[in-house]
Amino acid sequence: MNQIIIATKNKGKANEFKAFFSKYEIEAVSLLDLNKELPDVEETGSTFEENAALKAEQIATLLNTPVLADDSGLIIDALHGRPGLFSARYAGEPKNDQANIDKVLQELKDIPLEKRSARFICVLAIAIPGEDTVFRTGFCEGQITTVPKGRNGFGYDPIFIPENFDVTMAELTPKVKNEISHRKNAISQLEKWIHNL
Ligand SMILES: O=c1nc[nH]c2c1ncn2[C@H]1C[C@H](O)[C@@H](COP(=O)(O)OP(=O)(O)OP(=O)(O)O)O1
Ligand SMILES: [Mg+2]
Repeated sequence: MNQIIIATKNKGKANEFKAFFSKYEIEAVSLLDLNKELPDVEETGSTFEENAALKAEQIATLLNTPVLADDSGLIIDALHGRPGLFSARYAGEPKNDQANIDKVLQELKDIPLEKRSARFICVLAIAIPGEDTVFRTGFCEGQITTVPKGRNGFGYDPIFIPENFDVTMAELTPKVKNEISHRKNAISQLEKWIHNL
């Protein structure tokens, strides 16, 4: 079976990539699966593209093989786009999903439901040694709830209601999330590239 390395240490993301790529009979191998000590890539970029490229290119160089990376986040209109690029560590170090959710809900406490519009963004970077890095972007529109609900998914899923649904992303099955998510919308643009793997 063909393989693709995914430069992530996030288990939730890794599982979603495994599901997407299994449809193409490709095994998505995350950094959590490799029995290799790899350095943590510092996400020092000022855009999602820069951070996705840092992750993909550094790991591709170290392993000398094609690598896909995902830099993603939650953009909330009432917070002028925050947490945005800083989604993973919004409530500080070490990164903690529950603390991030609590901080967002606290900041939105006086904002009515109709003004809680938000979107997830996913920027994928594919680094192939000796070639230019390729980028694809996907979005998922929605709204931030007042009370966290659901146990599926990861990150901000318990407080994000996707457009055209009345439950949170964490209440959806992984199958349904993977049909509508920002990550799916980015990956769908890569089909041609995936077929050449
Ligand atoms: O589908 C999602 N459902 C809920 N939350 C999500 C999602 N997608 C991104 N997010 C949020 C949470 C994560 O903390 C941050 C990404 O930060 P980001 O640096 O790209 O990922 P990360 O540090 O968790 O793993 P890694 O860099 O090893 O891939 O945005
Ligand atoms: Mg990260």
